[in-house]
This record gives sequence, C-alpha cells and structure tokens, in this order.
Amino acid sequence: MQLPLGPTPLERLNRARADLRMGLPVVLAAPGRAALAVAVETLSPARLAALAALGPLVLALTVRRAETLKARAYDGDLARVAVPEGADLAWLQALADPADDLMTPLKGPLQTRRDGPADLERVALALIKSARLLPAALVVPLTAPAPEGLTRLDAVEASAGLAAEAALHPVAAARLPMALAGTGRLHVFRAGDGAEDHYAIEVGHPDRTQPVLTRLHSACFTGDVLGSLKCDCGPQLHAALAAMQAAGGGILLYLNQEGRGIGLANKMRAYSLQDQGFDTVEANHRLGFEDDERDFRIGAGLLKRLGVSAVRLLTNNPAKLRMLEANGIQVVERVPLKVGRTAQNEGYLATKAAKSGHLL
Ligand SMILES: Nc1nc2c(ncn2[C@@H]2O[C@H](COP(=O)(O)OP(=O)(O)OP(=O)(O)O)[C@@H](O)[C@H]2O)c(=O)[nH]1
Ligand SMILES: [Zn+2]
Repeated sequence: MQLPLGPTPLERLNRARADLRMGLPVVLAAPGRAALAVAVETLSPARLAALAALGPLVLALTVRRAETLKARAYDGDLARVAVPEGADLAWLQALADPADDLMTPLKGPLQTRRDGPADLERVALALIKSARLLPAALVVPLTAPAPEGLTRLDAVEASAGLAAEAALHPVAAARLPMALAGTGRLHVFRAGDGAEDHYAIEVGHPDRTQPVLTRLHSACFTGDVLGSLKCDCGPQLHAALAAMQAAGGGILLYLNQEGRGIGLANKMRAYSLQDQGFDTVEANHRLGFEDDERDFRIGAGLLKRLGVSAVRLLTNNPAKLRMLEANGIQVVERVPLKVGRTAQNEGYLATKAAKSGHLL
C-alpha cells in the first residue's frame, strides 16, 4: 500500500536515477522475480563483491555496444553477457567503456545468454541512459528478499514512466535584454519526472496568429559557451536569435539535451573516440548509444504550452520537422540555418549530412 506521503512511481523512478549515479543498486521487480541492478560506471569494488556473493552476474549492454564487442545479442536491442566468476571491476569497465577498445581489441570470448526474459536488464539500461551514465548494467537475480533501503521499481511501471512524455511546468519567467535579439522573455520549465529543466526564450512579441519563427536548440556546452570549433552550435544559436529579432519576433527553445541527449560526460567520451578516428555517429554507437537519443516531444510540448501551433522552423535537420508534425505542431516552412562552418567541423557536418540526413 502506498502511504499518502510516500513516493509515486514517477518519484521512485527519479530516485532510482539518483541512486544509480551514486553507485547504489536498485531493485527491479517483475511478477514472481526481482533483480538488483547497478551501473558499471559508478560501481565500487566493494559493491561488486557484495553483488557477486548473491549469485551469477549478468552484464547488460546495448546492441550497439555488443556489435562493437562482437558479442551475440539474442535479445534484440540488448545483450546479456555472462560474467565469468572472479571477473573484476576492470573487466567490467573494459566492456562498458570503449576508451581502450583500440589498444585491447580482443575482450572475449564473451558468452551471451539467450535463455529467460531480458525485461529487467532492458529497464536497467533505459534507466542508466536516462541518468546520463554509460549504458552498461550489472544485474543479479535476487533469490532472497532485497536488502533494506534500496529503491524498488516495478519493471512495467518503470518502463512506462521512462517512455512517457515528460510533463513540463512553467516555474518562472522574466524580461531579458539580449545583445543579439533585443528585449525578450526567458521562461524556465521544469519536468515533473525530475529530469532536466528546459528554457524558452521569447524574442520580441511573436504573433501567434501567424506561423512563428522558431528554433529548437539542443544544449551544447562546448559550442554555445566555449565557442568550440568542432560543431556549429554557437553560431547557430546566435544567428537564430538575430533572425528572430529581424523578423520582429520568434521563439527559441533551449533544450537541455546535451550531446544529442547523452549528457556532457558521455559526449566527452565520444569526442575522445573521435580523436581516435571515429566519426560522430560511430563514436555514439561504440559507447552503446543510438545516433540521436533526444526526445523531441519535449519541444512540441513546450510550443503548445506557449500557445504556438504553427512554425517556420530554423533547422537543417529534417527529423525535427517530422517530429514536430507528428506531435501536433504544423511546420509551414523550413528556414535553413547555415552558419559556423569551420575547417574543424567540416567532417562533422559531412557525417551529419551523410548519416543523419541533415541538409547541407
Ligand atoms: N553525441 C554527440 N553530440 C554532439 C556532438 N557534437 C555536437 N553534439 C550535440 O548535438 C546537438 C546539436 O543540436 P542541434 O543544434 O539541435 O542540431 P541538429 O540536430 O544538428 O539540427 P539543426 O542544427 O537544427 O540543423 C547538441 O546537443 C550538441 O551538444 C558529437 O560529436 N557527439
Ligand atoms: Zn555543438
């Protein structure tokens, strides 16, 4: 029974994310079974020893990571690697993290499991991705009651919560004078699921009876703040604001989906792989991510909350057009945003055009 002051399933989900980031295991339950799951990235040797004492360990990896490791994935989107007895933390980390793949390419032979359900491992990986950690989970089935004090999630409830569209509430807004866009208003939105806040910058006074000049910008700390030459984000951000002022108004959504939704730490891992010669898409895959992990329903939801139903979208990414249309926002025009090309980001932009369908 749930106490009136006790956590809702969504609140437990958020608590589980925080637990995983700290290196604490969480309990994942299905009818008649349960398992402990922990993120390899934050696992300590002491916790590994305690988990190993409970029974045979399984290392869950996404199919992307499994492909790089040449491990057979019998569960479609993931592989369950049987952890050999006595395997230490370094063994697990080498499978989870591609940093040293080139130095030590042969990590096998890896035994992957094909028997039994993989639902708990699937939830563990989705949770770990949403905690912006490396997608690798260590899972051990529970044969006795779970240890006290650990967060317990129902697997079906948790995967529904993770797949649901985040409910965003406005928390504060204020006037903001901007060098590139004149006076605007910055609105902060908070997600009910405890995930990142997102921002909407209203430039001028956009006329909602007409399609509004709009940009969905994903956070890029390196490009937006540091002026990195590896991507075109900073110049795109600035050009979008200037275009909105020139047009008499517009809305820029600043979505905190750093690194196409993998978080800054994982993006830096990807950059490090790019320094080893992999392109932006290959680097994501080697880490165990899809090319793009962003949830663009957030952008559509925010536009609706801001009273916008039709847009002229500043983008070179056709996926953004499709996603807005699929989520009830009419895109009457795509406005190209071609700025910030440098010698350093030529390859990056070419890869996005070749592999992700961006329009050059
Ligand atoms: N994972 C990963 N993310 C990157 C890399 N370079 C840039 N990013 C992120 O990519 C995102 C770029 O977002 P957007 O500016 O919305 O770009 P887009 O999807 O290419 O679409 P448009 O700019 O609208 O054409 C930001 O979140 C960056 O942090 C990279 O090499 N790897
Ligand atoms: Zn960038």
